Amino acid sequence: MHIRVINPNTTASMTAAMRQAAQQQAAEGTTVSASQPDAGPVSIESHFDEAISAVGVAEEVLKGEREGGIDAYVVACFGDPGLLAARELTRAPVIGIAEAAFHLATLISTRFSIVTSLGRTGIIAEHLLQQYGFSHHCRRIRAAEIPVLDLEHHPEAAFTRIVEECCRARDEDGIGAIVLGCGGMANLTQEISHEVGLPVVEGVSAALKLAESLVSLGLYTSKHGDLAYPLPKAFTGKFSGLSDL
Ligand SMILES: NC(=O)NC1=NC(=O)NC1=O
Repeated sequence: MHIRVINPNTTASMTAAMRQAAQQQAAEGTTVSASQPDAGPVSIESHFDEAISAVGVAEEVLKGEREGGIDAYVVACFGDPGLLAARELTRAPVIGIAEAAFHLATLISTRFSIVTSLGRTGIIAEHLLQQYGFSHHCRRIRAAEIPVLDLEHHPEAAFTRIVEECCRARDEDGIGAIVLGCGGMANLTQEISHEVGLPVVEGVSAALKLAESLVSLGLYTSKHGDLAYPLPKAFTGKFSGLSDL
């Protein structure tokens, strides 16, 4: 099967790291490809960044559908930007990394904490916990207080900050597992879990395995109801190419 990982930010090196992390977890016979929007934020750290990146996610799914042969998509940003819009555009399963991580964390612990990048993105995770029904499972949303691109530009310092915050969560929050709250942390999972001594759930890998499971079960995004294909209509201006999809 073929799974496309979409990095909603436009940092190609982060996309490559996500693809590598996902391919390492993929089952034999699963090909993982990755893409990012041509236009949008280089990192997603605010509501505004999320809003802009959601358009890019939709465009990447449309590209994938035109390309053909993609069995599932992963939206690899912890805010799950544009997830429902993306699901309208395809019958293929579309899995957000936050939603995937929350599901898996509740299967291995009764309580988990999230360690994300910047504290100001915490409300985005909080809204997703409410939306997906996991609020009572999550003890606390913590932040390493690192800009997302520091994961690329200052990886050692970022790793240290993330491990320190994970250790505080382990010692203070009464949890059994930790969810890493950034797609840019995809290649750090094993090291962090080893340092912290708790199971660490990382969203890109979680979403990849859930996507494989859905495809293997023959499950697809329902086209009955609100996730049916969008109604054909005219789009104007720079979105005119989306008219009558
Ligand atoms: N909370 C986050 O760090 N979200 C993210 N921003 C990105 O650019 N990728 C993420 O996963």
